[in-house]
Amino acid sequence: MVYDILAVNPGSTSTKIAVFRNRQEMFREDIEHDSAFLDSHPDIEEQFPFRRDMALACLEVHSYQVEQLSAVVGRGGLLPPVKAGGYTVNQAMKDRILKGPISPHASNMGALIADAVAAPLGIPAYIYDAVSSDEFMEISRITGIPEVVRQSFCHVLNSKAMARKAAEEAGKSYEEMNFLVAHMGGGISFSAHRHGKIVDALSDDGGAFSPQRSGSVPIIYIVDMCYSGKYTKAELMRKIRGDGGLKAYLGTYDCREIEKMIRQGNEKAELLYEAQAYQVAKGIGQLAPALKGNVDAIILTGGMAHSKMLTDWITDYIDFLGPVRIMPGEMELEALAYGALRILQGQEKANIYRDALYG
Ligand SMILES: Nc1ncnc2c1ncn2[C@@H]1O[C@H](COP(=O)(O)OP(=O)(O)O)[C@@H](O)[C@H]1O
Ligand SMILES: CCCC(=O)OP(=O)(O)O
Repeated sequence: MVYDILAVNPGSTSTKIAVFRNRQEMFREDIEHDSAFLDSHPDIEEQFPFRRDMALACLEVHSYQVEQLSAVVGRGGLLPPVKAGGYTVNQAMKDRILKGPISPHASNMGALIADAVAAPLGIPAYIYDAVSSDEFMEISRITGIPEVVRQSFCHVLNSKAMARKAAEEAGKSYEEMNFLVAHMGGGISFSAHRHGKIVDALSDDGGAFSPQRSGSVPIIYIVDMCYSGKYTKAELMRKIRGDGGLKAYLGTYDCREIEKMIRQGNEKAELLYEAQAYQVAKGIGQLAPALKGNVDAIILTGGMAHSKMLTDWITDYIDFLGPVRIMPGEMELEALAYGALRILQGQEKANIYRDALYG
């Protein structure tokens, strides 16, 4: 049986789409959005129809007839804890995303765009391996403040996709192996994969700083900043996501520019870039106990894994824990499409989203 699947991955400044025929990619587009438009239309209700229309326009450019589609699958966002795997987009999920409460993130639009394209065609809309997929051990959730529960947020989609690929290349199944994964993109997250489940993770604000995010910082200083009268909440949030990390020090989040600075003798840039590597190594080390030393591979992935300078530093700090696999870039569109295909082929069942507020 042949299935055409549209995969949609909304990011902070772009929407990536691809059409797959079973596992064969037919075409893909990385639709860069005008940041002035995004900044002037921060509201998700305004943004997602715009991104939907841009995705549909791309299909037209490729003379693709949407009526050929069997399903649409979007990246799952920061919903309340869900299972890993696929979910059918339903009204409760859309209500949670549009009415909240929900942490703001571009990935939240994946479900809305998928539904907006699929519904008129009478085909299913799914999300797959959402950012808030939760396979944690109970001890992973505990923090030192009872009111604060550590949630499972990480780059689930790409981290699992790369771990599955590494297992396949080793001639084994994902469920047979143990991985520590560092996804190094605009945000950096870490995940410990034990026999097919992410049993612990550090989200983009729970571990290393990144090219544009603060990562975890000593909380006492944050409390002082909150009550200093110097910053609004929005300004502090920008320091945590968007204007933090390397960008805060060097004015850029582009690692290629930073490497150029280093080659030109910029010692500050070199110190900061090695600190970036060291923090990634520390994040991996922090999760290692979840696997109790049984590490089949440490996977470095995401856009920053293209940087040999960075990955050499990280490997030097961390390869005492296990073999390091460099798997640059991301396979999020493939992971979305392959997951939807497994559902369409009956190899997996799509979960039904239930919500405490919306039924
Ligand atoms: N070839 C490369 N060399 C070094 N850094 C790179 C390269 N390609 C991308 N990056 C860096 O990776 C980061 C973006 O990674 P990516 O996974 O594309 O992020 P996102 O999808 O979260 O925007 C940026 O900091 C960018 O500078
Ligand atoms: C860890 C949360 C997911 C995230 O940060 O995704 P992006 O790096 O794509 O923004």
